[in-house]
Amino acid sequence: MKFTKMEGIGNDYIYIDNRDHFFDYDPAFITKISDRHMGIGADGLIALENSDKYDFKMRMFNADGSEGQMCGNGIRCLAKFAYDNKLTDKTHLEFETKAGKRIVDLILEDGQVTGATVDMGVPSSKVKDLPMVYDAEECINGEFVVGGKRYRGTAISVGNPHIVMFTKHLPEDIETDGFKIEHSGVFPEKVNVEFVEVIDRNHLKMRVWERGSGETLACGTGACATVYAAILENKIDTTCDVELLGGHLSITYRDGHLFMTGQARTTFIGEVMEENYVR
Ligand SMILES: N[C@H](CCC[C@H](N)C(=O)O)C(=O)O
Repeated sequence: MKFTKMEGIGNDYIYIDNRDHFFDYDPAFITKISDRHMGIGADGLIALENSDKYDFKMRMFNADGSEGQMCGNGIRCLAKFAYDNKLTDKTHLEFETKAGKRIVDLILEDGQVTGATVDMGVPSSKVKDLPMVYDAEECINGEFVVGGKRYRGTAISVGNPHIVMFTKHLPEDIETDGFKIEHSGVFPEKVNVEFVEVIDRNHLKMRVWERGSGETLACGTGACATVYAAILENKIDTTCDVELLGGHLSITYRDGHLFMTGQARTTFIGEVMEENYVR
């Protein structure tokens, strides 16, 4: 199986052209090739498919083989993948995703795609959209309990579920709380967990514990959910620089939509050897 390895500010995935549906998205196989020692090593796998409604369809899978509805860093790279492989000559691309339609505008410098701006759609603060088990319609700076410990956060959906927790300073360890919250019954479809420090009204700093992948260097949907949560809590203005471990994203909230701009890069091209197909 031929693949292209790409990263968006350090959030790295295995990319394949699966328009002919040769790959069956077996979760165990995705986990195996995502392993950073026994496989290629990645935060998961992202596939390009045909769409009868838009230019292309995106399917995204976390490192544990679970399918996510949307991937912000991933869709920038997938649009670059399609353009670089001459599957399109358009720089304005519409994708079908499990979160709905997403629009990508490629950024070219000296003829090379270096990044993209994505319309990440309309965010929701309704807990039913995550889903989250909570005794009110919204959880905005709300309290919830996991494993006997009280947490305070804001639940946002950008097509996939996020719980955004603002802290005075970013914690050293996000794995303990991140893992517990991800797998708690409070979020029946699990959840992505964001730990956020407000630097000023145009600058956030954050770390992310991703559903199905653990801590990643960056999370595009997580950064977008965080910006919307910060706006709802009047912590920032409507344009913000989000600093993640792997780099920066520029996010703007306009006309009810979130727009995200960030880098996209191809690191290498390779082939998975046949003997690895053994289940
Ligand atoms: N772990 C996420 C999917 C990947 C999102 C992230 N990598 C991004 O850039 O948006 C989920 O299961 O909802």
